[in-house]
Amino acid sequence: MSSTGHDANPVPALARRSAALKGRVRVPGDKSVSHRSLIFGALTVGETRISGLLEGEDVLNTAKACAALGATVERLGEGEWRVEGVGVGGLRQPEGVLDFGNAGTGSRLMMGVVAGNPITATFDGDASLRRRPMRRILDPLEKMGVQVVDAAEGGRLPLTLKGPKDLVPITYESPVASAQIKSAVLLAGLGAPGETTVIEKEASRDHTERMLTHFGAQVTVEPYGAHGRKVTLKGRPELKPAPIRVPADPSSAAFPLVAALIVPGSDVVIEGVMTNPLRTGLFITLKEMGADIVFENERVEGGESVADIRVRASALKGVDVPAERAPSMIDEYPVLAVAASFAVGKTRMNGLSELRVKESDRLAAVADGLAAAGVTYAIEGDDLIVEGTGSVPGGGAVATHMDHRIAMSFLVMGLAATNPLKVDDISFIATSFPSFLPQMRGLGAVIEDEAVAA
Ligand SMILES: O=C(O)C1=C[C@@H](OP(=O)(O)O)[C@@H](O)[C@H](O)C1
Ligand SMILES: C=C(OP(=O)(O)O)C(=O)O
Repeated sequence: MSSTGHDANPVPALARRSAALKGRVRVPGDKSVSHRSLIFGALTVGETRISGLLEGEDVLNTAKACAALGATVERLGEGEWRVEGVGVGGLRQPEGVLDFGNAGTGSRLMMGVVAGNPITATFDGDASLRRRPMRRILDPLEKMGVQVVDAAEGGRLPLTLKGPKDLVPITYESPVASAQIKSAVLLAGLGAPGETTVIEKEASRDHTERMLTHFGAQVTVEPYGAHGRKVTLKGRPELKPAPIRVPADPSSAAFPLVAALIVPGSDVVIEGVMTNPLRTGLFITLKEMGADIVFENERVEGGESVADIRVRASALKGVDVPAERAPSMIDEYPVLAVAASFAVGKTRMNGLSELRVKESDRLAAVADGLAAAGVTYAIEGDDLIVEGTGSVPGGGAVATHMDHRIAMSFLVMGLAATNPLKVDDISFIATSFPSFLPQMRGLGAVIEDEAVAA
């Protein structure tokens, strides 16, 4: 049984063609910022207060891991948490296995944290996480002196790491644009002397860099090539507690946003959404497709730019999505494929190899879901092409493969498809967006639970 208890029976649901979606919604806090808030709180001596934390299963597993490593982690109210940290290098040896459930981010960032401490820890997760590549994290950490005491086939979970007494700083050129790889190396670098540098050929989300600065570490970020960055951290800083206000997650906002675009007559405002430029590739793409999306009340909250996003139902046209945009929308391709299905014309999404190693093989899962809904598509290498005709037949059943974003994307599709669309398991939505069903229904979405769908 994994920590999230999902070995239980799947929970199917059915999404039906809905009347115009109306109203205002604030989706939960950003998952990336939430993981990092807990982690940096644990690495800081003193009390860190966090407001707006995402209370999804992925983040709650990170909270448990921080406590197992010696921090005091306490929930004060809805989204309100306090962390009493133990400082960089001050973690204690955990007693049991650190189980991260479905979460790539939590498990991989915490490997970097453990690397920076002379302790041994065992990492595990659910069947989805056990399928995902971890050598991409172990390779740089081994260069820093970390010992992989044990691991499953191919360096996968469950695995045991031992942090060395003297960690070695490195300059690491990441083979893929991955904030999880970058962050794991930087988090390990906190425990190393000298400077640790990560180079990425395309810039991935920069929440770790921003938060390192927020907590008083010395970080420099320089451009690298046409689209990349070189991030350098001075090791062994004395981090200082700093309050954190987590903005709403753009990757969760994507679902009510696309739903409002495709359900005729819809007019919805999604409040307080983080608009960090390294997270807004979907919004740029949808605007290129003709989407009526307006950023209102733009401001800065907790060091991140945010806006209230007003979305009205729109006639969409197919576009070409350049591969270099992928890191800024890497989690949004499933729901973009849904929008593209309702557009008129071809949408080509280029360079999607990283989708193969998310909670599911998202390229295959999206393709199968499109086929089940009667949408014409093609996969050419790492590119996904969707032939939109302005409407979607629907009427099929979609396999989610333990992937929350596959579940939410195809429930959104069902809200505007001609015939209802069934999704085989919505239980993993709780990993990132536990309030998805009530909040979508509050806008007018017709989504029926297992009692009806089965
Ligand atoms: O660092 C993070 O918080 C995340 C990075 C992304 O992964 P990669 O950057 O490894 O592609 C993304 O898929 C994940 O949902 C969250
Ligand atoms: C890939 C995702 O998260 P993780 O890598 O943390 O499982 C996601 O949220 O889409």
